[in-house]
Amino acid sequence: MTDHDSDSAPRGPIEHSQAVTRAGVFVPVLRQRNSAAEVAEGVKRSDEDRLIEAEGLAAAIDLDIVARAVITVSKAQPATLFGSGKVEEMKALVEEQKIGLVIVDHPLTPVQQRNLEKELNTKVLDRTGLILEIFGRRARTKEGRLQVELAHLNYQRGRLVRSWTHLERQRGGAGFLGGPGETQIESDRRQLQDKIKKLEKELEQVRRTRTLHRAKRKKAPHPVIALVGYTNAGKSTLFNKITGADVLAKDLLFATLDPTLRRIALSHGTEVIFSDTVGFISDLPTHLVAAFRATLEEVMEAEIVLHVRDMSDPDARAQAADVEKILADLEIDTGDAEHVVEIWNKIDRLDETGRAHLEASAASQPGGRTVHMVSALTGEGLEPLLADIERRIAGRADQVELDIPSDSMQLLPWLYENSIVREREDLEDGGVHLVLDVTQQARTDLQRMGARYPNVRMD
Ligand SMILES: Nc1nc2c(ncn2[C@@H]2O[C@H](COP(=O)(O)OP(=O)(O)OP(=O)(O)O)[C@@H](O)[C@H]2O)c(=O)[nH]1
Repeated sequence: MTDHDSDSAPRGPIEHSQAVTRAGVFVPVLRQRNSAAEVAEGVKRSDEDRLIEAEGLAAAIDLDIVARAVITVSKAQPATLFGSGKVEEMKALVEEQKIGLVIVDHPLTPVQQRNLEKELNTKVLDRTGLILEIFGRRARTKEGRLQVELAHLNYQRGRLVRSWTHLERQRGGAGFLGGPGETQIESDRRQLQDKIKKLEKELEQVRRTRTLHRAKRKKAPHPVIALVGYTNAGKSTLFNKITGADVLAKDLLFATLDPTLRRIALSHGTEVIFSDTVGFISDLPTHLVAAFRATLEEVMEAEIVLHVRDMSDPDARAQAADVEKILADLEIDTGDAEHVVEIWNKIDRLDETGRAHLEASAASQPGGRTVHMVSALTGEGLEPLLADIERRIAGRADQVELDIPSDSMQLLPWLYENSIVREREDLEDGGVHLVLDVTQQARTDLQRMGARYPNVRMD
């Protein structure tokens, strides 16, 4: 499948033409939001970091960025966000550079967006609009596409309701579609509403199927290891390296939108399922988080969560804070050192001083948090990581020993399906001796089945 699945992608605010759009990226800085102290502590991004990230986002949909600027906003204007002087400057730049799309890395109200479009005489997208646009191009599975389309419609609905009220008044409330007295906006809103309902139904169906698959998988004893992290942290690269899969790993933001699952056997035979998920990003609009909640269920139910971080990014700390916030929304306790493991990735990019610095801080993590320093690219550090995962999982399973006489061999397929067979000894009398790792559930099931297999002995 190609990366640009524009036929099936939901229709976004930008026309999907072959020509690359010339774009300007503007980062408004509302002075009261970013105190110098917060930036210095690495909790808030610096203005330049925000600009670099916004450009990265814009590049994710192949825009040709011909202008970039951080714009100080001392007082947010309800009509245009920026003050009139700034808007004039932007307008000059748009004309001079023949800019076809202006990206404002900040939420814009529908009114602000429309006014800016009028003043600048070009298309304007805010951060949410841009992220939706990227998501629309990246979603590959049916569920992913439906989720994005739904988020898009909800976004449009918000704009429609508020921004069209004045049009409604201009038209004197006369309706040309629908029943008597119905206004254009009501009919548009209703159409959107119908579409949303239809999509929700479709999505529900797709999810039911997936839940069934998951329920089936849950019966199997394979624990799920979920990779999470800020967009571009290297999750897919790590996933590919570990599982030998060929998931799209590119310097593209949100290259992975749909969860990808793959089963592998660790070195002592423990089978686990690795799950690669959508990358997180700061200021992810809430309805997008909600849209992806179902996808993130894999993460919520995972045995171990690997938080992958790009430690070569100067913004690594603020990114980690963003990811932890989203994990907290998903009710994942990042303070639980047994459950969440930090993967400090891209160490191949660091010089000796950088590495030494990281090693020191890895050793002094609060709450006994485990850190693995790795390079998903070169494979460095992966062996200890996998050994750690295996140790954690083995530590959680119960081990049982079974003596199965030859008259009870019908039990064997069930055991292979529902437990991890650690050792098997074929006995001379035709029976077998097994050492198994079982989950609590499998142990209970086994005890219940005991009546049918009275000759099986369990220790
Ligand atoms: N030098 C170096 N580059 C890496 C490493 N891991 C990943 N990369 C690069 O970082 C970029 C992003 O990697 P991905 O694996 O696509 O990142 P991701 O976290 O899956 O990204 P999203 O899909 O946006 O969430 C790619 O260009 C990778 O080649 C690493 O250990 N070292």
